[in-house]
Amino acid sequence: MRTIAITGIGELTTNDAARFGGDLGILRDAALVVEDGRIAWIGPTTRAPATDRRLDVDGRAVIPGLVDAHTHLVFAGDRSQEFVARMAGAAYDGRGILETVEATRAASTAHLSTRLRHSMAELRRQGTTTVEIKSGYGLDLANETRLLRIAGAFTSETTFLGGHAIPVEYRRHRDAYIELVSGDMLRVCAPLARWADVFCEPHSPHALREDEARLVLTRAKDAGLGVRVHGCQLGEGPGAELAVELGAASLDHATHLRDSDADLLADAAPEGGPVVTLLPLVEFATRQPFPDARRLLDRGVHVALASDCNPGTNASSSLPLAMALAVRHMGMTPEQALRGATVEAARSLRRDDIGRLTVGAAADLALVDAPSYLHIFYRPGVPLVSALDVADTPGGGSSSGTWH
Ligand SMILES: N=CN[C@@H](CCC(=O)O)C(=O)O
Ligand SMILES: [Zn+2]
Repeated sequence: MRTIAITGIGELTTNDAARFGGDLGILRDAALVVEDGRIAWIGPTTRAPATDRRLDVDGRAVIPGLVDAHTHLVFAGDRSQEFVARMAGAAYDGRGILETVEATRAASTAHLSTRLRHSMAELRRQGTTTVEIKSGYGLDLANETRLLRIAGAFTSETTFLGGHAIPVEYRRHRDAYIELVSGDMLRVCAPLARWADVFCEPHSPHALREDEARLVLTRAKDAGLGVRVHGCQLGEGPGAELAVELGAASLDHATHLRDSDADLLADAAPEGGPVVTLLPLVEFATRQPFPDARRLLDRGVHVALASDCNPGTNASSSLPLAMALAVRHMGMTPEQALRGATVEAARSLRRDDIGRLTVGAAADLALVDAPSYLHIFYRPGVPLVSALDVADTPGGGSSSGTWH
């Protein structure tokens, strides 16, 4: 059995408030012992037990590995011109999804896998150690299964998003596509996915309508999948009501929520209702208004943060930047933003084994090249956060890191 002590941690955020107090369970001048990839001990550096190896981080901060619970990382093509057009005033309406579908269908599996491998390394370099990945750029049976298989090689958090948009070949036969997604496509994709998601958006002619979204998600639940909803992204709509009605784990985007939606989500929160996953990089890259996180937090709604890295509405994979935007523009405190990208994101995936550092848990760590996690907000855009691969320290093992 190999043990390593990580010592000299200036500020260790555990999210274990019960043991260490405060909102974040912070311990200063801390050390942490890792045994076979699991945390075996947490305490002051001065009392760290003898170990086989020692890594001193010289006063830097350590936080739980970040959890990105909303990404669309399996795709081909490039929509940078669409971004440029938006910056010149064009509105986002979801049409670009179909452009990515065309490019993705035409791409080889090797190309898609290589791109995804690069994206995953990019995420780790920014501190993300758990990633949810959606399909949704295949929109036919063969390609949706292909994308889920590719994603499944990198994460257990795979999401079937056949209900992302109505593909061009079904434009005049929407009902037939909905029947396919909620029938044969779901049947073959369900074993490859943990979740199902839909883009329910009355303000986009390409996205699913409320009744279509309800049918797809109801059948997905019957097939044993957990459900998530893209809702209220482009304007007010039925997304929040649908998420609550179907017991979704998460309502994502929530850019345009009515007070009645916020009240509904608040009423559902004590019974394990949907976490609201806000995606500030999307508002940043589409020039939409930032949602008011405070309005939700004050009502007791659980709020998570994710990147929504995708080729259209946001191509940045930086969860630290999303966190900084949430504090600057959405009324979150730094504590709430850090929790949003760790324990609350874990909650949106219905997991309690990630997003916190406790004895017995996996050593799922991120290093902040600064004395405090506060520098994530204080110095936005600076690459301070990275996954800490304990096995990679001198004398250690693999370089690919561990996904949780
Ligand atoms: N809105 C729906 N889906 C993605 C965007 C997909 C795209 O434009 O390619 C999102 O989460 O924003
Ligand atoms: Zn999305």
